Amino acid sequence: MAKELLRVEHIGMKFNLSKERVNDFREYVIRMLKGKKLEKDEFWALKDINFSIHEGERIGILGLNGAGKSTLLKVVAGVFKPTEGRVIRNGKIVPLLELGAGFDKNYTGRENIFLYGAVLGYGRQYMEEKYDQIVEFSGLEDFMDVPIKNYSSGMKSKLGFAIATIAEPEILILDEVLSVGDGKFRKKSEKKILDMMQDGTAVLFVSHSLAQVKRICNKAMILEGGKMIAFGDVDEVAQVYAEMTGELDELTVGQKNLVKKKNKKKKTEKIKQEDKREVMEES
Ligand SMILES: Nc1ncnc2c1ncn2[C@@H]1O[C@H](COP(=O)(O)OP(=O)(O)OP(=O)(O)O)[C@@H](O)[C@H]1O
Repeated sequence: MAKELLRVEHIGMKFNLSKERVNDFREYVIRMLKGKKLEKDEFWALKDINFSIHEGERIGILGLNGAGKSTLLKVVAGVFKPTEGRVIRNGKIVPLLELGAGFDKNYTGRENIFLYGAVLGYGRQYMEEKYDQIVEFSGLEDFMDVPIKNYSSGMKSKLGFAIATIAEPEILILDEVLSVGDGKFRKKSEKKILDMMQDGTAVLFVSHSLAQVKRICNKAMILEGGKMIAFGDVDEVAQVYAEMTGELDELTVGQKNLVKKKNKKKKTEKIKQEDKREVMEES
């Protein structure tokens, strides 16, 4: 049986949302001195999430804006400590969440490669061996001696992705990172991820592109309002999601026909129910 690399048990994540706005720190201190605490609302971004990832599994996470996708990835990666439940990790995780977020803007591209490498747990010698490969992948050969503050956001993301490609994770966590950079870079990074998957790397992947999820993943889940409402085979879950969002363009002809058939059945049932109600009202 395939090795279980990660298990998520009854995860819940609560945020405190301030109901009132405080414009600056001075106003905050005055309120505290007056003994006026800010009113806070509790908000559960995730509630009772359970699943596991085994070797060779690539799970897509689907959901509308604010459904809790990024929060779930951050909990799995250990960025957030969950309010409830636990994450059991049995494999090396490399998260590609906010690419380039760890860069120091005053250092050059070259210096940041070594810095970022250290964050990923790699020493100077290993990074020196991998340096040319990283620069080549990023396509930023001419900008290595330029401080990061002069990079565009696309350039930062490219460099962040290029550094992460040297890692050899058992689980790769991807949050929308395959939509960074220009079309050429996007294709190249998707190919790189597919190559890593050939080597057996498991993937947890958030994307708003249903087509991309179907290309990369073999399983998927749907989050809605912080709850997992579907989990299973990627084609089946993608079909449910397409129905929810009306993204039928992304489906194959066969899948579209299936959805149309289902919708027709629903419509007929609705008409039948309305007819029945009218008859009952008349009598
Ligand atoms: N640090 C935080 N403090 C308070 N609320 C937060 C925090 N991070 C996320 N949230 C809230 O949690 C909910 C889920 O956010 P999350 O970013 O996980 O959604 P998402 O599904 O990734 O959305 P999107 O598709 O827009 O990226 C949102 O309502 C968001 O406002």
